[in-house]
Amino acid sequence: MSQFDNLESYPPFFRPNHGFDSNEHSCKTSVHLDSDSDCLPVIDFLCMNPENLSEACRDWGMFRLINHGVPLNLLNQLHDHAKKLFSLSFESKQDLFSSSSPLSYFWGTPALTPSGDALQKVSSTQDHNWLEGLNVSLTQISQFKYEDPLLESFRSLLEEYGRQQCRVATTLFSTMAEDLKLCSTKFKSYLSPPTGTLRVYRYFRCMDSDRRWGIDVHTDSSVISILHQDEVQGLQVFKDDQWLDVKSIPNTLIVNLGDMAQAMSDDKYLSAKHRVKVNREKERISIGYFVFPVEDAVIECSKYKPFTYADFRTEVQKDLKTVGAKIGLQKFKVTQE
Ligand SMILES: O=C(O)CCC(=O)C(=O)O
Ligand SMILES: [Fe+2]
Repeated sequence: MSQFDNLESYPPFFRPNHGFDSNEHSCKTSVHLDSDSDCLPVIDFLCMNPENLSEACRDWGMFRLINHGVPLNLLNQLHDHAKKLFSLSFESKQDLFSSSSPLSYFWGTPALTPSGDALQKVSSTQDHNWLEGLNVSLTQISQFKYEDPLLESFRSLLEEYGRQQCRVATTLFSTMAEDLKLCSTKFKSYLSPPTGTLRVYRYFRCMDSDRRWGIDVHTDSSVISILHQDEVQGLQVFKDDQWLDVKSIPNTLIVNLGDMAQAMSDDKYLSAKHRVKVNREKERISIGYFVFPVEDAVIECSKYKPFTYADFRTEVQKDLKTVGAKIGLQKFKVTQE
């Protein structure tokens, strides 16, 4: 077990001798995996072609962004800091990132309450996702200072990264809004920069890669999510009845549209179904940025009953607690009673 040299940094549940790392394999439901090609559409942020962007949003709901202007140095530093912080002992992470701090620590599920605590107190091992993470409210971290130098430099890197991602998301959304012919009131309320949130994830190594997920299949609730992944591959997108690996290509970002974008486009755009595989040998770090509509802005379109993002979030949280899964947009369709 020499490859597990940092075991004390794992929550006890994920340590190999816990009993859930068996090498027995059970077959996952049949999946067609195309592992060496990545035909994700590529959008050049510097010379954006609105038709290409529109097509990517309609056909995929996910694309790769190049020439995004986020400094490479910032990305590298963020990943280095994240690695250092995640390698602290599990107990220190719990102490350092309490739910009263603007960086809150969670593990085992990416589903959180609005205040950043893990939502499901999952009892079955089947439900655990093989990850831990830090949830970052960008408005809160900009009003905070840490005394610890490592934490303070991480905080200021996150703040800068949040600014960069806000720039990228706002520019992309203005091109999308033109494509969708959204009026200026809708444009302003449908994407709200102060709702911007970051998630820094570490996916654990897992010997039982046939049965466990980094994050199991889902769509994001956001308008736009922007992801930066390290060199370890794991993300997959569902397209034309197939799961496709999303390649790790240095200095590119992965943009995916969430449920709010699908609703405000009246189903013209797709909220991409995606998931994250676990890796047997390597840990994986990714950083996601998520931006939402103004909480109480009414989203109006022909395919869904008028609803606000706050209504949507309440339903999602309720379903996760009661049914154990997100039902999402389906609940707001006009055809449903
Ligand atoms: O880490 C990743 O690659 C994806 C994360 C994700 O899908 C999410 O946070 O919703
Ligand atoms: Fe996601």
